[in-house]
Amino acid sequence: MTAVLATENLTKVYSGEVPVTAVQDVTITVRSGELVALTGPSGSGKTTLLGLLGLLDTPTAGQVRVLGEPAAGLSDRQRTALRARLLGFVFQQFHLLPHLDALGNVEAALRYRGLRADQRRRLAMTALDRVGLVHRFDHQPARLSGGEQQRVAIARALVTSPALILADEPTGNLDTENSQRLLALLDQVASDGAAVVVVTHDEEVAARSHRRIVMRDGAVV
Ligand SMILES: Nc1ncnc2c1ncn2[C@@H]1O[C@H](COP(=O)(O)OP(=O)(O)OP(=O)(O)O)[C@@H](O)[C@H]1O
Repeated sequence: MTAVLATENLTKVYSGEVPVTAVQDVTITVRSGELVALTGPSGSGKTTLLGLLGLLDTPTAGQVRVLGEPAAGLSDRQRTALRARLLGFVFQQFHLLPHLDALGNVEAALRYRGLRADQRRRLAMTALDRVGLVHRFDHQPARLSGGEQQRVAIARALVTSPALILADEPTGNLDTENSQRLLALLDQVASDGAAVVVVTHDEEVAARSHRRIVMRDGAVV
């Protein structure tokens, strides 16, 4: 299987009076079709690592490659373009646009793809359907529950069919039924060929993953 994501000796040091090494010497590979759980105690560096993998943050040392393309040396604009082309990101704080309804938020991920408005709409409705939210398509985030907002964020991450999906605690706001549904969906997305990395404290999510990466004190153990 193709390596969708590969890191080499990835390190992140937060500078300050007392510098914090949040990620230390992490070398991992995630392949197409894999659903990987990233676990470890609070403060072990999971969110920092996810930010580096998602090209949201730059490492102090080491390298990230997405589908073989090295992220180092790219300009901010090139990095944003690479992210838009290859990555879907589900943030812990969903980062939905408050003035757009659910459909608009999902469609926003399809901007600049050269699609017609009706094509964008159809894809966005299909993604909302996959997370069980078609009936809320015209609701703005303020009129959605926390779990529904989370599902909109997931639909937005999936709508572009990205090669790599990164999710930070995606079941954090979901009840058991919706957690199960999301897990089945992530499993499906991985079987369709994506690489999926999920930061989780949820034992059920970790148990359903194909592989675990466990962190302690910034390093993979
Ligand atoms: N912006 C920052 N500046 C300085 N230190 C930071 C910053 N962000 C995180 N840290 C520190 O880096 C370490 C790793 O934090 P990180 O948030 O990556 O851990 P985590 O495993 O995701 O934790 P949690 O499970 O609690 O979300 C912690 O010691 C944290 O205090």
